Amino acid sequence: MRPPAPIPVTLLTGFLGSGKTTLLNHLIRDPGMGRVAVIINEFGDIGLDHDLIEEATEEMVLLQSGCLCCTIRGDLVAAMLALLRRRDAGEVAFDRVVIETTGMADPGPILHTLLIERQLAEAYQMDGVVTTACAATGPASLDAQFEAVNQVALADRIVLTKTDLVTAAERQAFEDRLAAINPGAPRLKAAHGRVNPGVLFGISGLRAGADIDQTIGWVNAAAYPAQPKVPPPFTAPTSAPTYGLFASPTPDPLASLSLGFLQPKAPAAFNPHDSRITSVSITLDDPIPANLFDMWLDTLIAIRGPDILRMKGIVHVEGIPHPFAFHGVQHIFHPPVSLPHWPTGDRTSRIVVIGRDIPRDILADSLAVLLTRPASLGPQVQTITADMPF
Ligand SMILES: Nc1nc2c(ncn2[C@@H]2O[C@H](COP(=O)(O)OP(=O)(O)OP(=O)(O)O)[C@@H](O)[C@H]2O)c(=O)[nH]1
Repeated sequence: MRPPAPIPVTLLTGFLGSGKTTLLNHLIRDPGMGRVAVIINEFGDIGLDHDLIEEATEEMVLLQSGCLCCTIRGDLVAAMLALLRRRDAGEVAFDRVVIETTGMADPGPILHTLLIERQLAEAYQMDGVVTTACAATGPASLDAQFEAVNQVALADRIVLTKTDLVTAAERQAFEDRLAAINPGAPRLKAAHGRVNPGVLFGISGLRAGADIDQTIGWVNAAAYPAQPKVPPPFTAPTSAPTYGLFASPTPDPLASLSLGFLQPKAPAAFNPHDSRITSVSITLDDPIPANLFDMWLDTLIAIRGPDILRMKGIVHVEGIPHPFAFHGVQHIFHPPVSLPHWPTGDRTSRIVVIGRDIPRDILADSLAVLLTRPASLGPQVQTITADMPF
């Protein structure tokens, strides 16, 4: 019988030849890793990774003939459901799943699939994105391929590989560049794949049993450039746009949060460069009015949805005793997870947003809206209109 806790899923990504398979080989031999099912995606004829996985895991599934992030997302769903059925039938046993992407994959659409496929979302939970970054070829990959930049930007952990092939100065320059793209992801060095699994797994702030330090570390808001101290002027109400907000009270206090239901606009034009990635954070000492939070999020997603690579947060909402944790990719969000055991003295909200092609000051201004307390946003307001600074 399937245990009630969702099965953690790790997305292992990283550019071509950056050391994903080498890392995975090391990890699956480590007793600390537990029982793991591995799903490997590689392009049909040239794929060799599955032959390079040295030791049989409980289960290994090979997905060929396309890329998980574009053509065979349905295959991923089918493979993960098949794993569940076989586990329920007692044919295989595993406690976690690792999906190794192709080197050219954009992790965003794969995260989408895990979030929006209802059957997957019930049984599995994203634990984190682990990205290998090769110190030798990584700088050129970042220059040439925006997928490589995306892989770094979406990472929860960055594993720096092949540092033995570069000088200390080159390594430092590369690390500085990685930190500029993704300041919130801790970086670890792996010599030929050797790294402690404990630092790569069990890292989601949404997982059952995460303590306060782990959840705060997962958001890691302190690592990001902060929003301006003085919030921008708030202009409201005006005629458009209009967003429906804050339905009538329900037994679940989080159920009234829309977490961004509006449709995004078309994606921005392709233009490879890592300076296209911006990230900002905000910490708020006071709880946020629910309708202000909804308005901010709905507006940000409606206007910039396709360019929001990732968002994470711990949010205290007025009138709700406990905070909730959430994360999203573009306009798709994991259901908010209430944190009932949060210390009562800590009412600080922490939110980070990683965007693409959004100027940093605009992203920061959008977050600073959360510092405002406009009189028009009374607790009984059902629908509001506003101009937002982004
Ligand atoms: N010198 C050195 N070589 C390494 C290190 N880690 C991995 N390699 C080598 O780099 C090469 C590519 O490693 P893989 O693990 O196959 O890389 P990958 O990301 O799975 O490759 P693709 O699946 O083709 O994208 C292999 O020959 C590895 O032995 C390291 O720390 N130092």
